[in-house]
Amino acid sequence: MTYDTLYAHILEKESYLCVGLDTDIRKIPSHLLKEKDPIFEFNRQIIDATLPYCVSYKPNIAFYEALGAKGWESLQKTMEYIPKTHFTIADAKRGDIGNTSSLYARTFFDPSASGFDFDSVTVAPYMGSDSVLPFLEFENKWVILLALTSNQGGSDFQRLQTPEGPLYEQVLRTSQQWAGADRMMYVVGATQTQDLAHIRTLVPDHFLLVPGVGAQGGSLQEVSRIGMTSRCGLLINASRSIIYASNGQDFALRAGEEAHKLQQEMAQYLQQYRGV
Ligand SMILES: O=C(O)c1cc(=O)[nH]c(=O)n1[C@@H]1O[C@H](COP(=O)(O)O)[C@@H](O)[C@H]1O
Repeated sequence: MTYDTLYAHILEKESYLCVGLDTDIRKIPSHLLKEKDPIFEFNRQIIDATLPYCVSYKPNIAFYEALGAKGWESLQKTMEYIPKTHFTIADAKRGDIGNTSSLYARTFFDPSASGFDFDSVTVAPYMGSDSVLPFLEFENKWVILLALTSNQGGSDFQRLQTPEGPLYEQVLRTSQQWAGADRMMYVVGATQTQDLAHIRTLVPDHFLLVPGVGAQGGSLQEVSRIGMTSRCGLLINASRSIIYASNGQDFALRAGEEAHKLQQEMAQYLQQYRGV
């Protein structure tokens, strides 16, 4: 999916919501456990309920890998179920020597090899250019590079001072030599709003994937006020606060309601902050 298409979907839906499919077999409603594929059944109903309110889905690969071959199968079926109108993110946080990264890239981007055809994958920048470039060899596919993550431990390395500023700033500067705003996004946690204005000066046009709203306590309004560009430039992820809004028979209905609430707020912020 191109930048323009993603932006068009954001305007059409009045939403920049990404629903995180962090589907944990230990947390889904017990009545689903009798299904042949409980994980897929859960995702299918969550997707049906949230589709009108979001522009993106982000399955976190850990939740599927942890179940072995069956988990990969549930992920495959989920990906086939998500309509092409929605931007898909393989949250895998990959990155290795070039030779190995090219196989990770095939895993998520080459349907003839793996069956998967994600729009993007999250990548850790730590191993540098040759660990990231193989993901960019696939046309129209995106790298979402970890910059300043939402967790406390993110400060252990990302905020370490270098002569040119904190390490995460170096990630933002150097990686712009690898790809532009049409192929690269950055992860900035919703818990990091104190640095968001500064981050915007370094990457004024890029989309930011912002997780940490909801269960981690980040503020949707603050992120939107500080981080929104004239073409939105934000994908805001919420996982647990949507998909586990209820663990009863009404789980999908409640997930839809949570997503709708966020979408309504987003519609207002798109009016209020875009182009400010
Ligand atoms: O790359 C991510 O998506 C990510 C980066 C980050 O800094 N913080 C973060 O929480 N995430 C992911 O975003 C999701 C957040 O989930 P909730 O806290 O349940 O909304 C999880 O899948 C995390 O793995």
